[in-house]
Amino acid sequence: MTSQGRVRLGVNIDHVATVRNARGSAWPDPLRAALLAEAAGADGITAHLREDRRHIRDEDIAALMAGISVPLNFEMAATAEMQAIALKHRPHAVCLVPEKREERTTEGGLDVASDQNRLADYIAPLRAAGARVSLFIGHDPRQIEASARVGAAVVELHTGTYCDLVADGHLAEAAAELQALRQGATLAHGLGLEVHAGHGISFDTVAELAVLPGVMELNIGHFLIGEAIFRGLGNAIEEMRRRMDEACEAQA
Ligand SMILES: CC(=O)[C@@H](O)[C@H](O)COP(=O)(O)O
Ligand SMILES: NCC(=O)COP(=O)(O)O
Repeated sequence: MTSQGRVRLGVNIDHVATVRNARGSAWPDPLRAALLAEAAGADGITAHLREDRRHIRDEDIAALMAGISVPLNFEMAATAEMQAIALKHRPHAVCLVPEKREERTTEGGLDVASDQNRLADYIAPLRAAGARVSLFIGHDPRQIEASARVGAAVVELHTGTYCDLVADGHLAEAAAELQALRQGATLAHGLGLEVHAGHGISFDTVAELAVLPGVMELNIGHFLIGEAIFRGLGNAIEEMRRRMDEACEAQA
């Protein structure tokens, strides 16, 4: 929990851009969604500028930087092109994410342990520019320890496997995965890293993830944008916020 006594909710608006791009039109507008998310209580906006620009585009990042009042968490691959874009816009936070062109969505965490020297060099100018650098990783202790060594301030634990197991009804495996996430969060927190979590989170999984040890922020996108079709984006965000607060209060 944060010093304000609640876990922050970052709303990822990537898939508003997915719908826009499907028709090659100007709408729905990701900035409008971000402003609506802000009005509904989002503590931050997350946007992932993929190398293939399949959803968010360069001009969306510029529009978000100019238009929103809450912090922008800029997700990107650890490439030279993306570093230059981040240094140009200077978002509040940069989250480094592994990317494969052929994947449907982010399949796993960053392999920090195998790339420590390069990542330490890569992160340094981003930190110097004032960005809170986060690494999107799995719960493997080797990756968490390496994240602390390379100078990240934050790790965002990939919750996709847990969320898929819950959605598919594999509850015993889901419980084991949740336990591994808890252990990873405890280790990261103990190493002085700020703990975030994200990917695939829905109304069914948010309560357990909002009370991971030391967790300060959840980033949630795809489910909220889908749910917005049925109940509106503001209402979907408010309901997610309510479930997070309820879980945190029940644990206190
Ligand atoms: C890193 C992460 O979890 C999000 O950025 C997510 O990946 C966005 O959606 P896509 O994976 O569908 O691009
Ligand atoms: N970093 C995770 C994120 O921003 C949202 O992921 P998803 O909810 O769209 O799967």
